[in-house]
Amino acid sequence: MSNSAPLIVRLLASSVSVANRAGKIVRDVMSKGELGIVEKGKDDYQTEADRSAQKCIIASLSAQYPKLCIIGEEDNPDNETEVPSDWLIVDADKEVLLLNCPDSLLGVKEEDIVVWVDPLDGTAEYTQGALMLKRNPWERGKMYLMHPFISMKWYLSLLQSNYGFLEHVTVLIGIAVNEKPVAGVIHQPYYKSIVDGEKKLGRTIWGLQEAGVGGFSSAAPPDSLIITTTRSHSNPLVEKALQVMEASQILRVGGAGYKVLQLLEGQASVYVFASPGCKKWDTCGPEAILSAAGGKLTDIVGNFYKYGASESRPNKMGVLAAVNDDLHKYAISKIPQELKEALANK
Ligand SMILES: Nc1ncnc2c1ncn2[C@@H]1O[C@H](COP(=O)(O)O)[C@@H](OP(=O)(O)O)[C@H]1O
Ligand SMILES: [Mg+2]
Repeated sequence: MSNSAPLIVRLLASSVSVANRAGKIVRDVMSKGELGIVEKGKDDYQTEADRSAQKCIIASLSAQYPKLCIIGEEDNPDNETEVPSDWLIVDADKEVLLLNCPDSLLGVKEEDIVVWVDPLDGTAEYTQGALMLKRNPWERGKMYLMHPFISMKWYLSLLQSNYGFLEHVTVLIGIAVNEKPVAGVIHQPYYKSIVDGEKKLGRTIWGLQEAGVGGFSSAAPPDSLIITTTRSHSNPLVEKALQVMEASQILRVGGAGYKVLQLLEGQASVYVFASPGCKKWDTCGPEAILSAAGGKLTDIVGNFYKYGASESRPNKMGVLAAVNDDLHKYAISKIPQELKEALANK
């Protein structure tokens, strides 16, 4: 790796390579078919893929940058067993290494950085996607009966989609300096494309403040207001916030990373989630990329979240993100006072 690049640029380039490897782990666990689902709390699950991908990311980054503070979603990803050597990634993305580091980040030291890791964003969609990969209807039925949290309504909607919701799954790495997200990675393990005539699975999107974004084709926002929101964690507050936006369309998809991707690619213009379930690892990486692309991510009142190591993990006041300042202002202006108070009192 080029050691001459500034620390933030090197760390982002390493994060891109590590996220690619973590994405392969996520696919491999799915192919083996043993997801090892553990219930962490209400509507909150963890799989073998979450645990292994986090081990790969933390072990790889901390081996190269030992003074970093790295905070991952999974508290206890089994520190007893050794990390397989092919999970220890030392490569760095060559295109990212060439980025111009903004002056304000040139002097940053490892001790100044907090890295927030969500090894598998969209766990609900991942576990439901597993059902769809079972081609044999008998196997699929058996898996449905054994699944801990899938309702008949969801199962039927899954049968109607041809690939489940695996495209919603992402690996997220966010890099914060002075409590602010400055760089990030969203890796999408199940994104399908054709490269040089060959089918390719997976892509990695990145962004660095004042330097740029890459890994996707950006597109202008839709002409009418299209909102993206949760498909698996809705509640009356979330629905109230959606109702007041007067949107032409509401997309219900999984994962904070995927929703921000929809903003970046012009499929939606605003992401609204008026509920406390999202955490700092869900938003740090996506926020960094979105703001590097000219967008904005805050709570539903319009305040930025802080990403220092001692900050509480939950994004208590929800998430409101938009592709530009005007749409962000519009969405904030629509949130009624009672809703803000209801969330503050939760
Ligand atoms: N009520 C809730 N309980 C637990 N996690 C929640 C939640 N609401 C949102 N989240 C988390 O926020 C992320 C985005 O949620 P959603 O897909 O509903 O928009 C998901 O991350 P994970 O999939 O990494 O756990 C999800 O678990
Ligand atoms: Mg998440």
